[in-house]
This record gives sequence, C-alpha cells and structure tokens, in this order.
Amino acid sequence: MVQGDESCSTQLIDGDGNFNVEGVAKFMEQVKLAECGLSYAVVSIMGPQSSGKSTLLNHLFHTNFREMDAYKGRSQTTKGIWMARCTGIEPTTVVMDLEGTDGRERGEDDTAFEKQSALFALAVSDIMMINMWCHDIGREQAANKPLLKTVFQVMMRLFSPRKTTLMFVIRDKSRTPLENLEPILREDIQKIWDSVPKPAAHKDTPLSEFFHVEVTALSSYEEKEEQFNEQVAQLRQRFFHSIAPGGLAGDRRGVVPASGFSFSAQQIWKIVRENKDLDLPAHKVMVATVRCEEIANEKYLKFASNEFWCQLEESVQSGPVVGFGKKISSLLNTYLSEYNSEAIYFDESVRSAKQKQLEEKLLQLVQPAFQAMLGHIRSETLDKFKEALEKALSNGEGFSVAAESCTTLFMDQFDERCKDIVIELGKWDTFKVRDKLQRDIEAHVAAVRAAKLAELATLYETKLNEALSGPVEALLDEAGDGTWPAIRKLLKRETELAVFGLSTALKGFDMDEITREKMLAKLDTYARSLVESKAKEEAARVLMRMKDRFATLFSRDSDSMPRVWTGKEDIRAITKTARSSSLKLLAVMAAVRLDEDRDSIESTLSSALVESGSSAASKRSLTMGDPLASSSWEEVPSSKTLITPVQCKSLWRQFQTETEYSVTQAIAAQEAHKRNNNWMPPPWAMVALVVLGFNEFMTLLRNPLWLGVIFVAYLLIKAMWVQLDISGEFRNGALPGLLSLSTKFLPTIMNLLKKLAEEGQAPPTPNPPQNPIQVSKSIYNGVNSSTAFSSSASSEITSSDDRVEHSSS
Ligand SMILES: Nc1nc2c(ncn2[C@@H]2O[C@H](COP(=O)(O)OP(=O)(O)OP(=O)(O)O)[C@@H](O)[C@H]2O)c(=O)[nH]1
Repeated sequence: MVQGDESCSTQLIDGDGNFNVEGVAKFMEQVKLAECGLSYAVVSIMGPQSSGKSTLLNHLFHTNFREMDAYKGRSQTTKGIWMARCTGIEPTTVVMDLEGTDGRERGEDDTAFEKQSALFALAVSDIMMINMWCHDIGREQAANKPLLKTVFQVMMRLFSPRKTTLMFVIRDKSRTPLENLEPILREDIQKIWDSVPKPAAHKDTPLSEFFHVEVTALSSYEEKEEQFNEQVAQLRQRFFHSIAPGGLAGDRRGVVPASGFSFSAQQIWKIVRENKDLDLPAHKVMVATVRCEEIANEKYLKFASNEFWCQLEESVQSGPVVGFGKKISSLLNTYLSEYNSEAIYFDESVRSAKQKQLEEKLLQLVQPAFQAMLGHIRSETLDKFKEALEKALSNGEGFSVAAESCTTLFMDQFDERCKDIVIELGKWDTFKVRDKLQRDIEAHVAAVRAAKLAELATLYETKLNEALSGPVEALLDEAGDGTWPAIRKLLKRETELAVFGLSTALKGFDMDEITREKMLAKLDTYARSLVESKAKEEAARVLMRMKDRFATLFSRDSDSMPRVWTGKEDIRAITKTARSSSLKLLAVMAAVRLDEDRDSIESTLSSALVESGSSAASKRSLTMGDPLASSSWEEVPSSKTLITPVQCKSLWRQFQTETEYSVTQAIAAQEAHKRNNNWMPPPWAMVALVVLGFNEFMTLLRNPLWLGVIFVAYLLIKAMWVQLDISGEFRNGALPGLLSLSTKFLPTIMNLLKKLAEEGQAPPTPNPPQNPIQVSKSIYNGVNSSTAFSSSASSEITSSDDRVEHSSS
C-alpha cells in the first residue's frame, strides 16, 4: 500500500541539524500545503531507534519512509527528521519521522539532538506518537524513560497553552490485554512527569493540562503481520478528521496557518538549535507577522505589475478614465481579498495590521492616479464653466443669474464626476480640489464681471463721447451768451441718458447700491470731464477761433458776402463789432461753466481790454489796478479756469496785433478805392476857388509861400484836432505827431523860402498859373502820405483805432 510519490517524502532536517529550506518549500508546493489554511494536522513519531517507526508510519499513513531491511540487521536508517504527507487522509496530515533516540552510532551528542528534535516535534506537532516496546512498560530501566523525561522537560519550555496529544504506541504487544498494560504505563508516565523539574508556575500543574494521553497497542509486525495490519488500519481511522473537536488533533489553539508552516518550522528549529526558550504564542505572532508581511508584499507586487493597472495608470496621465473609481476599487479588492484569504489563519491582530499596511501601500500607489483624475475633472469642469458662462452671457442672460446658474451647474457636475473616481478604500476627500475649483470659478466670475463692467463703462463712455464731443465743439465754436447753458443742457440730457442706460445694464450684475452709485457717479464725472477737456482743447485754440471770428465779421457783411471796401463802410464800427464778438468768444472760453454759477469774466475782459481806451476805464484802471494782472478769476476756481486773466490779456494783445493788418488793409483798400474814383479836387478846393475868386486864387498861386504856410497851418490844426478827438487829451503821440509833422514839412517850407530869396528877395512874384486840379491832387496826396506816416509811426495796438478815425474823417 506504500505510495511513495504521493506522500512526497522529504528530509526536513538532516543529520547535522541543517534545515532543508528548499526541500520544505518544494514539499509544500507539491502537497499544496499553503492552501490548507488551518485545515491540516501534523503528526510526529519518536521512539527508540529501529523500533519499527518507519514501518508503522508507512503502514499507517501510506508513506514511503525508508525502513531498515530486516535481513541486514539493526542499524540507523533515519537520520535527522523526515516528513511526508499522509496519503488518503483528510484533512491534509503531515507526518514527521524522527531519528531514533537510542541509536548506537551518535554517541553522547545524540542526547542533545534527541532533545532538540523532541522539542521541535513537540512544538510543531498536534499529535506525537511515542513508539515503545511492550516489554519496556513498568521497567525501571526502560529505554523510553529518558525519552519521556526529555519530552516533558522541553514541554515546560514551550509556554504553550495548547494540548498536545501524546499517543503511546505499544509495539509487539504481549498477551497481556491493553486494559492491564495502560494503567501501568500511565503510572510510569505520571512518575516521570512528577520527577521532571518544573517552573514555579507549573509546579502543581497536572500532566493533563499539557497532554492528552492516548495509548494503543499493536501486535508485532514481524510475527503477527496480519493482526498488525488490521490494528494499524483501525488506528488509521482515528487520524481521519483528526482536527475536528474531540479528534486526536482537536486542540487548534497553537496551530500555525499552513502557509506559514515552512517558516514556522524553520524558526522553531533555529530557536531550538540556539537552545533558547521557545515561546510558542510569541512565535505564532512572529510567524504571523512575517507571513502576513510576505503575503502583503506579494500582493502589492502583483498589483503593481498588474497589466490592467499599468494601462490605467498610463491613461490617467493623458486624460480622464471613465469608471476610474470602480476599476481601481475592484482591482484593490481583488488583491486585498487574496491577501485576506491567504492570511486569514494568522493571528488576527497581526493580519489586520498587515492588511492595513498593504491597503496603505496600495493606496499610496494609486493616489497619484486619483489626484491626476481629480485634476483632469477640475480643469475640464473649469473650462466647461468658462464656455458655458460665455455662452450664457452672449445669449443675453443677466450676469449674476448666468454666473450663479453656471456655478451651481458645474459644481454639481464636479461632484457628480468625483463620485465616479471615488475609491472607497482611500476615503480621500475631494474638498480641497473642490475648494480650488470653487475659488477658480469665483476668480473667473470676478474677472469676467470686472471685464464686463469695464466694457459697459467704456461703452457708455464712448456713447457719451460721441454724444458730447461734436456738439460741445460746435457750441464752443459758436461761443456766445447761450453757449454754456446749451452745453449744460446737452450734458445733462446725455448724462441722464447714459446713466439710465448703464443703470439698466447694471441690474443684471446684482451689485450693492454703493458700488452701483459709484459707477454711475463715475460716468457722470466722466461726462463732465469730457466736456471740460473738450473745452480745454478749444481754449487752446482760442486765438485761432478769435481771429477766425474777427475775420468772418470783419471781412464779410451781414449776408456773409465778402466786403468790398468802397469808403462808405464804417471800418471803426465793423472793427469794434468784430473785436467785441472775438472778446465774447474769449470770455466764453476762459472758464468751464458746467454749474450755473455766475461770473464777471466777460465784463472784466470788456472793461479791461475794449474800454481801456476810454477815460473812465483808464481812471478805474489807475485807481483799482489792472484787473487782468492775475492768474485767476475772482469767482472761478482754478480747476474751472481755462484761460487765466493774464493769458487773456496776452492773447488779446496778440489777437489785436495779428488782426491789425486786416484793418490796415481795409483802410488802404478804402483809400485806394476813393483815389481811383475821385480824380476831381476835393470839395473844399472847389469851394475855395469859388469863395476866394479867381484873382485871389491867382495871387495865392503867384505867391506859393503863403500857400505853403496856409497848408502847413491847416495840417497842424487838423492833427491836433484828431488827437484831441480820439483820446480827449493831448497824449500818446499828439505832440510827437505835431513835432513829426513839423519836422517833415520844415525842410519843404525852408526850401520854398530859400527859393523865394533866390528869386531876388523881392515880394513873392506870382508863378505861372498852375492847373488847379494838379494842385488839389498834390494836396490830397500830402494828406494821404501824412496819414500813412501816422499809421507807421504808431506801434501801439490802439493806433489802428486812430487810423480808422483818421480815415473816416
Ligand atoms: N519485532 C518487531 N520488529 C519490527 C516491527 N516492525 C518493524 N520491525 C522491524 O524493525 C526493523 C526496523 O524497522 P524500521 O521501521 O526501520 O525501524 P525504525 O524505528 O524506523 O528505525 P530507525 O529509523 O533507524 O530508527 C525492521 O527490520 C523491521 O522489520 C514490529 O512490530 N516488531
């Protein structure tokens, strides 16, 4: 019945005490012991050498241990410890065949090995069979006595709460029935137990606390083989389901899960060899720790190299993976389940601790992928939010409503998508990323809001610009009394329109009243500043405008037709009107008048610049000082001042200088026109001719000295008359004019007197009669040239007024 191949007989520890790690691993693999969990039993047999142990095991468990050949004589066949699987016995039962205890070959050392192997067997086995000859029972010097003593001694060192079954197998039983032999044997056992020195804790502990003693007897294999076989077959039955409660291996407290058998055996042997105390409970924890760790590592490595996981990890780097959470969770569960099923029989606390460690390691491995997924979801949600908000706004939705609905929608979407990636085991919260998303969305909303508000503000500013710039420019161009009221009206109307428009648009923004009011006020301010800057621009061109206005009024008549200076026009009046109008323009431009505050700029300018020639104005100027010698207007704040009084004065001076030419030209044109049309002598000459009569006239002609004297006297009187008439005083050039005239005509008079003297000192002799027309012409020319002189002599701005006056007269 021996079936060697199936029993996988293997040497566990060799004769030199070396543990066969590889052999055991192979054995475990062949027997698939690791899969047994706790459902396995270990039986060992010890006893004197050549006491038929191997024979018994081979018959009892259908193993293939080497037996001694009966014909070759007794010698040691089993060296060290061998092990094999009990064929056909359920659950898996491993049997160990120990080296005989009283062999002849090993000498003194055998004792140590016996002790060590006994301790090892006792630590590892559920059932220990003690093989003994029947005739040794009750014998004082029996070979099994030291053996038993050893067993009991080492048992004290196991600190094990488990109960090992000690099965005494009596070989070559005699005719004495077992019922009679057993008490003697038990007595022997008790005696030995009592004689074994025990630690204080176990001083009074009965043997039954540690061992469950069984006794069986077998007939001689050599002499009564048939009986032997029958009894062995019966005994074999007791090993079936030995681990069940009440079975031979019923006490499972000390069992090491099968997957840890190899390591456990190895460690126990190591401790035994080192002659250290063997703390089986601690050993169990240690084995559990090591094994659970091994299992956990194995599962971790398997997970890390799992093809599906590797693909998933790679995919996550480039984009989101649908069903990520479920896929990872399922994978994790697979490997954790594997761990659990393999480690389930190890110490629970150790197993749980190692499982937790494995979970942590696996989660650490997976977390970057999870974070990457979260990142994808966050950025995708943010992008979609941006798109949706833009779309909603372009569809005309109110900003606040659109922002709120989009935020809610996409935060919900984020939460929903997070559910898809949740790895239950990880219990990683997504709050931080959610918060980040929320903050990003809020920041985007704020940015878009600010941009939209700026856009709106710009839009209404542009509208205001369009509505105000042109009209304000046109109004300022037509500067007059109604200019600023019209600008104010325009500004009010357009500002109200823009503010209303902006206010309506802002309703969609759900903003607080203060901010809203600020924006509207800003628009109002903008409108005002727009007008102010326009006015400033126009003020910078005021001189040009004044000149234009002067030119328009001076050189065009009321029908806007170009004037032809015929001599009938009142150049003085025209000049005055044109200048007044230009002064008005200056007054209008001098300050911004957006508020209805009254000012006296116009009257100040008028009195200081136009009426300055009048005696009243001069007196006022003398007593009160120059009202334009200031850099600010009295009633106008500097912020509203566009042209200061000083600038006005300077501008006016420049204006007058630059327009003077036009007046001069006009006067010249009038004179030229008169000259061209009046070839006849002037009327006074004609009248003189008639009044004085021909004779008198001839006398005068014959005596030109008198004529010259009369003529010079006339001119002097005339010049004085003109000066007095204009200024009312003999000032500003009247005297110089007379002197100048005298100087001018003195050489002529002197020449005439000289000529008369040369003609013989006699009373003037009448000259040949001259053409009266020619004479009157020369006189006329003389007047004209004096006028021209007068014009060139005065460089004062007011001199043109004199010329206007002169010309008119
Ligand atoms: N008298 C007797 N001899 C037996 C019995 N069973 C086996 N033998 C013989 O005893 C001898 C030793 O047998 P083994 O089974 O090799 O004994 P063992 O105890 O395994 O020997 P070691 O492993 O060397 O210690 C063999 O010649 C067997 O035939 C038995 O029941 N009675």
